[in-house]
Amino acid sequence: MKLQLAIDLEDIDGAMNLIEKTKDSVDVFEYGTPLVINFGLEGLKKIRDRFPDITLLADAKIMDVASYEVGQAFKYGADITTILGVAEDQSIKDAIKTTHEMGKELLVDMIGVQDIAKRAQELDKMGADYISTHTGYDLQALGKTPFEDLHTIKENVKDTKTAVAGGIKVDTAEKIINEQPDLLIVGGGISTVDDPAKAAKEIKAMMK
Ligand SMILES: O=C([C@H](O)CO)[C@H](O)[C@H](O)COP(=O)(O)O
Repeated sequence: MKLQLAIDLEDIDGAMNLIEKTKDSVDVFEYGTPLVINFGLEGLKKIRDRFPDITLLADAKIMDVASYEVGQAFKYGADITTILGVAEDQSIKDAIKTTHEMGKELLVDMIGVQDIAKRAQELDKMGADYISTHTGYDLQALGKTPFEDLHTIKENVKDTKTAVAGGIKVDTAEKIINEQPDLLIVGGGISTVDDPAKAAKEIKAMMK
């Protein structure tokens, strides 16, 4: 199981600072969607240039023009990028093809997907690398969590790795780690606490 730190509400210097502080415990660093919106792929490239050896995921949440857009994320330094599970099958197939031709990985984000079991089976057959359950910020504000959906995805995939995101904190991580996702994605639970290095270390220790 790997730990991914989602960096969302920072500028590029703040993102670099968080990476410095947590790099001993974190396996994958996410260049979050708000960073993509605020600083574009040039910001991703700055992080890649400063940290050539980290695993970087660009949370582009692609919906269309999929082959081109995944290609751009990889050209600017991502190892993994994201597409939405609600996108057209054709877009997801194009994205998977280009991703694999470039030797990279694609994570499908299930935010907004209504029939999680059916879509997980379809994405598994298409050859996605990861399927991620995701309770976004707007539903977290209504008290929703990603716990049940991870279970559903795990029951409906054969080959695809599973990921989980959405409001996971030090005190809720253990419950979700028990479900054994391949990738545990934590944003605010590490980045907004007083000691991000300690939070990342504690969550990483729970995985062992
Ligand atoms: O993908 C995310 C969200 O849509 C904002 O871009 C977050 O990175 C993801 O939800 C993880 O962050 P936390 O919910 O703060 O753990």
